[in-house]
Amino acid sequence: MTQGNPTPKILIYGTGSIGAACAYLLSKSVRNEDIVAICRSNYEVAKKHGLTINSSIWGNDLVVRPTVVRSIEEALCHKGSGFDYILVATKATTMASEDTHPIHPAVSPHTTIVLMQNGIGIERPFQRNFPDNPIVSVVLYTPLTQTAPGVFSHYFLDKVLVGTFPAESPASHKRTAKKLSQMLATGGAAAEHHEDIQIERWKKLLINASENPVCALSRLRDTQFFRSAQGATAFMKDVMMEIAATARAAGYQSITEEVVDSQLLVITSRPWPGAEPSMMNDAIAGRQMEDDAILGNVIEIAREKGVETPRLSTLYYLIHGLNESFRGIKNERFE
Ligand SMILES: NC(=O)C1=CN([C@@H]2O[C@H](COP(=O)(O)OP(=O)(O)OC[C@H]3O[C@@H](n4cnc5c(N)ncnc54)[C@H](OP(=O)(O)O)[C@@H]3O)[C@@H](O)[C@H]2O)C=CC1
Ligand SMILES: CC(C)(CO)C(=O)C(=O)O
Repeated sequence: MTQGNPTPKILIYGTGSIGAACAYLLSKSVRNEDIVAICRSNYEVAKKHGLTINSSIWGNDLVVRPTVVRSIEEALCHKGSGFDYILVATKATTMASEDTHPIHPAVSPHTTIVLMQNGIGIERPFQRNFPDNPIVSVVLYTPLTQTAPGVFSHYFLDKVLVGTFPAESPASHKRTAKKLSQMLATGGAAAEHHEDIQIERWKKLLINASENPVCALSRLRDTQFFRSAQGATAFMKDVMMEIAATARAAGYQSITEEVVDSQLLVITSRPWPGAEPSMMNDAIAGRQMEDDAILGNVIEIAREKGVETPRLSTLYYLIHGLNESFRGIKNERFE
């Protein structure tokens, strides 16, 4: 990247695992002063030493030094003529009740809002809040975990799929999505633009709504779970088939059993001990898990469409119940 040339201005809201990976990828085409990262529990380390990524694909000890701030208010001091992209990389844990979103003061008429979160139906509250802004939805196959404040490990895959919400968006919105995809690819990700990203969201959900709760509840990484009992893999497929049936009832006919099998192959072929899904990471730390974004919204769609989801519903109620038990517990993960 040529220093001195104007580059897009980017705000990262929530610099955990995915926020840090995006800061790294975008730093190859955007100047550090134009990447503003809002950090919370890892603020001190990020400010002093930057964000460090150890990746089995991109390399070890990769340090990126975005402009680190503590809050939206502080980020506004670096806004210049406005942010071109705001990447929302927090967990989608409070989406259902969001009437206004904390990023509001940082959004200008030309800002593209980019949702980096897992789940289905996550875009609607943003569309309600920001009806005139381009909304870009991103599906990430990039297992990452924060192993110490500001230090992240990344392994197995770096596929990042990008598209507008809704699929039928103005050409200018499509252009902004394509530009983001190109920047992520320049950074080293296997990034692709998709005309209808919702198809990809449903495909990814086959993995997240099955293995995330299973690993969170069993406290086993995915490969460890698959090897824990005969029938564990068949159980995972049964859960995935319920998600696929819901997707088809919602109009996504391409989510067939063949797609289920290929997604199952992705998660069953990981070397020992396998991936630690983000929901498992939250469960171990006693943090709120994305119960509604990843599970609740699916069973609601299934109920509306008359699809039976007994296994998925069981997983939802157990994860939701675990969330309730965590409420009031202090975040002690780095203490
Ligand atoms: N990790 C993974 O492998 C993958 C994750 N995803 C999805 O990406 C999304 C992000 O996940 P991930 O990066 O793992 O999550 P993390 O928990 O690692 O990161 C979330 C970050 O948001 C910060 N945050 C939360 N609320 C606020 C707030 N109000 N103000 C400022 N910062 C805030 C957290 O700060 P603090 O540390 O203080 O809590 C944390 O740094 C999720 O939807 C997840 O499902 C998708 C693909 C892969
Ligand atoms: C690791 C992966 C890709 C699959 O579970 C993920 O999306 C997550 O951790 O939420």
